[in-house]
Amino acid sequence: MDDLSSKKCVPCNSKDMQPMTEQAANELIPQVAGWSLVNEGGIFKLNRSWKVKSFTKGLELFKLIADVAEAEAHHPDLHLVGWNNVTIEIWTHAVGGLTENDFILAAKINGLDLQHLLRRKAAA
Ligand SMILES: C[C@H](O)[C@H](O)[C@H]1CNC2=NC(N)=NC(=O)C2=N1
Repeated sequence: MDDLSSKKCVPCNSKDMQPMTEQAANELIPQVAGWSLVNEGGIFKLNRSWKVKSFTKGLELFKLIADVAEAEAHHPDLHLVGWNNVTIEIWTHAVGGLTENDFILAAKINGLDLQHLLRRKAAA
């Protein structure tokens, strides 16, 4: 099985790009530990939440993720709510659903060392 985190995202502007099926997404999800598949109004997305130590640690987390996103030219939706709850959603806007790019980005985010930013309790 190819390691998703060693792959590169491809540009999302190709006319032939299609969202993957729910079944294909369910087959890939075990490769991105901690991420859930969610269906928001018919659009499948990857979703993961963390509790951070402080508001500014949340912004630091965003910056680490932003650096990965910029390197891949593939960008997540960032949420920081209730001062210490970070949720990241990943989907491919151009196709209105999931592509392998989303799983690659999630796998690369999973490769970041975030421990110093997270609350010790319920840091998952
Ligand atoms: C050409 C380039 O890949 C596109 O403009 C990218 C930029 N980042 C993106 N990120 C995400 N998540 N979805 C997109 O469709 C998208 N489009």
